[in-house]
Amino acid sequence: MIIGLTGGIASGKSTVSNMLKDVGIPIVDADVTAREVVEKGEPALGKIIELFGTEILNTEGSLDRKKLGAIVFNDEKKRLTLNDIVHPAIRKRMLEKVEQLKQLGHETIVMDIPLLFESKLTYMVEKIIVVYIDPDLQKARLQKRDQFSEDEALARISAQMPLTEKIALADEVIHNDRSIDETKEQLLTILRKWNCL
Ligand SMILES: CC(C)(COP(=O)(O)OP(=O)(O)OC[C@H]1O[C@@H](n2cnc3c(N)ncnc32)[C@H](O)[C@@H]1O)[C@@H](O)C(=O)NCCC(=O)NCCS
Ligand SMILES: Nc1ncnc2c1ncn2[C@@H]1O[C@H](COP(=O)(O)OP(=O)(O)OP(=O)(O)O)[C@@H](O)[C@H]1O
Repeated sequence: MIIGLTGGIASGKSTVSNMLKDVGIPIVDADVTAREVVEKGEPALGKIIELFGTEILNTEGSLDRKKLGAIVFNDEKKRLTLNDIVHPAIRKRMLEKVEQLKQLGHETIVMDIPLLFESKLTYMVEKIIVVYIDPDLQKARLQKRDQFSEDEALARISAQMPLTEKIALADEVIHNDRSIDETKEQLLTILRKWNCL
């Protein structure tokens, strides 16, 4: 079974995906893949430079993620342009990773994709888990984790579909506003229900 794990920025997807790794379920992570496809020498990085200029590079010639983030999370048109450049390469590489894991005999594979709904990628997965927290807690955790101002946090949150809309589209919801142990218990209950343990 291919499970899609999604949620909003800082809602707790990585926290949940670490728990999945602990029980031996492999993860194909969109954020990790998104970093791979813009490494030095990758075609997508060349296209980003063409569009955003060499000023989005750091002194070593690799992508300055902070600088590009400051641009695209404050300009929807530029964010959608960036998505058009990198998303096809991310999708292709993620599907390759899933194939490799299937070849290795894994029966349950989780795809951790923050933009699963926004990018209409639900066809890639059979079941969907949404990791939910309320908007105030999401803003607070994001600010704390990434040392963002309130405006920086809100710019990133508003670049995504509201979490309240995502839970309506989920097969299962994990409420991650309590302790880590309670989050793990909810995850294990879902995995048992789906016979993935
Ligand atoms: C703009 C970039 C360089 C900023 O890098 P940075 O290291 O600061 O953030 P990181 O990549 O770790 O993303 C953190 C979170 O931001 C959110 N996010 C990232 N990109 C986007 C996007 N295009 N739209 C909405 N939310 C996004 C996700 O929830 C993600 O988990 C980077 O996010 C990027 O290249 N984004 C485009 C690729 C993409 O869509 N990635 C998301 C997974 S497909
Ligand atoms: N149940 C919890 N209680 C307290 N803090 C938590 C809990 N779950 C996660 N956190 C913290 O909240 C922050 C966001 O969690 P995490 O990094 O797992 O989110 P994410 O959804 O993977 O974020 P992103 O979309 O940016 O990759 C982290 O600092 C994490 O340690």
